[in-house]
Amino acid sequence: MSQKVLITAKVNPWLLETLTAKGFEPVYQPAITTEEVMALLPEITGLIVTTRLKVDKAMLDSGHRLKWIGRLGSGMELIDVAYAESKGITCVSSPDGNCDAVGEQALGMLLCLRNNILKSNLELRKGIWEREGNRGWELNGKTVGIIGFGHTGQAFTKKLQGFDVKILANDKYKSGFDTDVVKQASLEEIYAQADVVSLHLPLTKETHHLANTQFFNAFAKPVYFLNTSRGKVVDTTALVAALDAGKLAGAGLDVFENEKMATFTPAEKTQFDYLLRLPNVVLTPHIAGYSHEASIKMPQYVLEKLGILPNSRI
Ligand SMILES: O=C(O)[C@H](O)COP(=O)(O)O
Repeated sequence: MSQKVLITAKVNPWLLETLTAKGFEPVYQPAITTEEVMALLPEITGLIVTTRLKVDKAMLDSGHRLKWIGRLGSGMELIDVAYAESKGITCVSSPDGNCDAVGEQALGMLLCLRNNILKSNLELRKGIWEREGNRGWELNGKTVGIIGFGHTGQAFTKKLQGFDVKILANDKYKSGFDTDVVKQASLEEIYAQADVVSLHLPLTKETHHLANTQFFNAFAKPVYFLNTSRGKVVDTTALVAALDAGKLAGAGLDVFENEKMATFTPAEKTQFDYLLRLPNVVLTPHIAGYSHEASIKMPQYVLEKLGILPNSRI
């Protein structure tokens, strides 16, 4: 009997074809609900997930034959990995599959902000030809602070090469990564020197609301603030206040505390509408990692880590 792999999100057809070629039976249910997953799970060997669904203890308990979970993406906050592993279920993620896309998006938002591309474009659409009010700032010679030096922090660093910036990176759990390109730094050094700060952190109890009022007040000068990691790492109320007070030069946000617009509370709607009105804020709907290339690299790396495909990187 072929082993069934339940795919719970929209994926590149490459994954379905590859699983079939490797003798698996893909069960493709991109709109599946939690209840439906739990009903199907007893006959499933492999589970492919994104942030669409929470993989908690109850779900894992229904996976009697479940051998592995493949996360198409980086963040593992919705999977109870410790419990899965205690049941002998292997969990793999694929931050290496979408980090280039995220690094490019962080750079794109930064360039967009520093040269008033969004603002001047919106003005032109209204027939306003404004040059002086849109005079930009060069990245050349500036200091970029990177908080979190995992896959996406490193990818952003790579994309910044060629801009002649000084890069300071902070990672609570890493050391010894000083190179000619990047200098390992304390948060205090970043606060004191940065012109740009970019978050590349997973969402954990420790990082929740790490960017709060104290954080925004700590910078010596108004920085451009980028977040392509997780919305809940930022206290949105503090962010809005910092923008309002001119403590930030601008913000590029791909992620938000609540990403389901239909469920916004009145306060969340007010904050979001305020951000939308600011010309020095660029917002995107959590698409930083959503490149066509990532849609193949993520499942490819997941299958490689599970030993279903040979490792293409050695
Ligand atoms: O964690 C990630 O890799 C990205 O945020 C994308 O996750 P998602 O597409 O599963 O929401």
